Amino acid sequence: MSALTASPAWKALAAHRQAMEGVSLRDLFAQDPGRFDRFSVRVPGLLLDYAKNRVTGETMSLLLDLARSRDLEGWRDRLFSGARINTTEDRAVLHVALRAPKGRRIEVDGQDVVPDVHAVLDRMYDFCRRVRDGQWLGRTGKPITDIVNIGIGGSDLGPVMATQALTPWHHPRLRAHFVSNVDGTHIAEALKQVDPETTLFIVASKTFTTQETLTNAHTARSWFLEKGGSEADIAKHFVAVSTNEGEVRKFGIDPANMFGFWDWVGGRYSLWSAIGLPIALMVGPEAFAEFLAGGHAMDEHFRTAPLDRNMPVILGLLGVWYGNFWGACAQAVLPYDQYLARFPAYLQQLDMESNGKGVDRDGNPVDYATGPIIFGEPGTNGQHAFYQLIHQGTHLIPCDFIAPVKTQNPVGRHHPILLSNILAQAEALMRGKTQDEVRAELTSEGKSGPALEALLPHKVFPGNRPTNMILADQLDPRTLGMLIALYEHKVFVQGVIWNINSFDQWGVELGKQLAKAILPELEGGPAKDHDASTAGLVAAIRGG
Ligand SMILES: O=P(O)(O)OC[C@H]1O[C@H](O)[C@H](O)[C@@H](O)[C@@H]1O
Repeated sequence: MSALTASPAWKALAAHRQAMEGVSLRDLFAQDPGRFDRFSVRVPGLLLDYAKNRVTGETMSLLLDLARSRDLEGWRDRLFSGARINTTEDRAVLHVALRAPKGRRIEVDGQDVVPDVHAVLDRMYDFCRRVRDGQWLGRTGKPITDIVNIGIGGSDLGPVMATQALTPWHHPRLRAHFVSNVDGTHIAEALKQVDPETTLFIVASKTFTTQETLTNAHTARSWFLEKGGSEADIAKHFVAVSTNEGEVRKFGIDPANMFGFWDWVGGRYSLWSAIGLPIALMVGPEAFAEFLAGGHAMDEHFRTAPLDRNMPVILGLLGVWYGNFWGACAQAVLPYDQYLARFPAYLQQLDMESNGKGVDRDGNPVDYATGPIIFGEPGTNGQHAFYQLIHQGTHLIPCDFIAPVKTQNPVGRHHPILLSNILAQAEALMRGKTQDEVRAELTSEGKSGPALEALLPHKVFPGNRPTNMILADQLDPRTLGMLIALYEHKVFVQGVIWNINSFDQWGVELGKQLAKAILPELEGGPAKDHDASTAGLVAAIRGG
């Protein structure tokens, strides 16, 4: 037994879970009209309602006991103080420093990093202004019209998601494109849409060694040269975002056109750094600064709010409750805002790459579930696709619903219709529909006898399905920053409870290693020793 599952706090929760068997949310609401007030938290700009969870006051206090027994507050202090909590890579974890205001001191090895952060931001903002104002000119003297970000993983998903989320703030002359997949189709289709004389490529890679990104970047470079650009013109059309100046130079980008960041920024936590350059170019320095300020506001909330009023702590603990005590292995994230269409995909990396771990910080196998499978689609599309399983299937899938109270596009009745759907889904999942209710409904529709009885079980909704509701006043740079930081800290809280390193990602390495060995075989090299399946597939691709 691990220290976690043997702990009194864990055992108390396990016993409480048994006592909660059969307790229905309907009853909890009926018994307590103050449930919303008790189980909701506001920070300016965001409201979290977690009243539709299988929790009582006792549940929350036992979960908070668990958090305290894992020294959550101590770990939170270590995070913010620049301690090297990413032990397997011997790194600090300081994405919070990327959104710290000027004058705040955050140290790594005794050195304040906040001035460095702001020095890069100032350079980025200066560059953005020149591109946006039309002063930065392409090789033939025309202003930039298209930005192509070439990156993958953390160097793609965050920028894609946030750029899309902030569409109403986009500069009218600029269009953003994102190329991530090594599938040549991705870059080929992007290049079809842009003019080499007015396109700016951002090669974004923390390591600057990522195969996909370098392959795409070389293809973009060759295309640029084929279309009449010279080596000397590259400086006008290619910039790099990286921590690796040597590799940037080798690629042929002048370090003067490079925006740096630091090894204490994890890839999936990097959209606040220079990796956010495409966002800043599209929305402008002022809006990007607001986005950072939103992230910082959530940091301050996480750092200072009491645990029982602390949004990331509450979300994290609820996830532990369902994952470890109710057997839920998935978590749906359902943004009811088309601008947040890529939020679930972004969260997949943030959460699954951070907490998809099977050994604890000391390398011992864990005897409890860790991070869930994250999935989701923007509402209402998901309703017409996979919600069936959430309502009536055999798996317990806690859902996070996210929506803005005020829309950026008040077109006709669209927004009230959208919001009526999000509220209805959460209500339906909580209430369900009993046999008696279905029977009454079918009877009122004129059905009776065996026909009614045959249909009845199919129309019953068990209900009692847990949901969180996160309402933003509106989706703007600030609330977007808050929302992202909320989930970052939620993931951190869970990592602390599970005693895992949420900041490494060794699980992505093996596939990369084997692909390197297989590539020469697909390009005509000698066949190597594989299992029969892989060897058969290699032969099939080679036409053997
Ligand atoms: O930014 P890069 O160094 O190119 O890394 C891009 C991505 O690839 C890696 O395999 C990691 O799994 C990700 O965490 C990272 O974001």
